[in-house]
Amino acid sequence: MSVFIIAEIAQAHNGSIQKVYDYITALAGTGIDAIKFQTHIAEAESSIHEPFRVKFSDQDATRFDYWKRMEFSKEQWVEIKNRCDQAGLEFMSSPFSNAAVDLLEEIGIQRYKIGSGEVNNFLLLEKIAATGKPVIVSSGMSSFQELDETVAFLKDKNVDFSILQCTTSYPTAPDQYGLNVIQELKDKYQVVIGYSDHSADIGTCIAATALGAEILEFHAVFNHTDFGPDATSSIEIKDIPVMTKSVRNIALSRKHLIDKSNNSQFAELKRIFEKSLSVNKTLPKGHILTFDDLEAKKPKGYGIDASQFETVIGKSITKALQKWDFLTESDIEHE
Ligand SMILES: C=C(OP(=O)(O)O)C(=O)O
Repeated sequence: MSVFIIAEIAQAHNGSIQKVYDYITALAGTGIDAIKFQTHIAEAESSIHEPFRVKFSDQDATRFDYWKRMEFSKEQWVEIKNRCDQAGLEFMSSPFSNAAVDLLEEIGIQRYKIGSGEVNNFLLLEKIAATGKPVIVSSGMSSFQELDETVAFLKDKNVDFSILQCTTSYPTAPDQYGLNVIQELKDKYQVVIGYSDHSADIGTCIAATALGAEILEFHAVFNHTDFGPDATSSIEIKDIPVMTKSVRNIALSRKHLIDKSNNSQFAELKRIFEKSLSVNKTLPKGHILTFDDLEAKKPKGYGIDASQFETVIGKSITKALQKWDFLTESDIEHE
């Protein structure tokens, strides 16, 4: 099992193209596979009636104004993608309109991410399906019933898709992570399942990997105090290398399953780590052994196995023993 790791920038750039470039530079070499953006085209996806999710600044009178400020031109998107390519990271972006799909097609996107809010936007799904590219669908506000419909739609269009367990809550509290859903989604849909994180805790993605997630997406930010709606739900860039290293190790460990039903595999180690019975005091010939006379010493094989201590209790010894002598079968009187 390998894990595809996506760092989500979303709106952490706050509309600054220079900030986007800074993020790409900072994320190169952190162990991730892809940088994800969101492609917003205010007129195509929103209206002045859209409510704010969080009104985090007075800079924008409406959420529409905010989306407008988050837009980049086609030339800027081309440059963003070029810089991702140069950094060795896949450029990804979630479209929030069919117009955004057209834009992303023009700049040569490899695959699509469907944000949780677009799961039942079949107009968008139809548009993306027509590109023939793979799709990652998030499920932050979808019940199984809703996902069933999306899955049926994508299957019908022969789309190569995977699903991310996600909770649309910023930041997500531990009792809402829904890590249990990873296996439930695997069992139900039999496709690649991942985890889209808003917990601001590197442990969550590591745990998701241990539970079988094969795609991870988390929000990346320079600092939790940075501007933006997702800053407090994000992972700080300085912490990402530790997380990606753990994720890779856990993913590797999942490929190499240990078979506890095979006992012989431990024989060599047991020779080193296990113990033989000895006596903990000098004892005269004929002494009747009690529990308090016994000790277990390394290595195994020099006396009666320590695991067999009960067989010698109540038995007399055939010769005098010195303190810390191993206790062997010939030292025990057998009637
Ligand atoms: C909102 C998005 O994703 P998620 O629902 O996984 O947070 C996104 O990809 O833009």
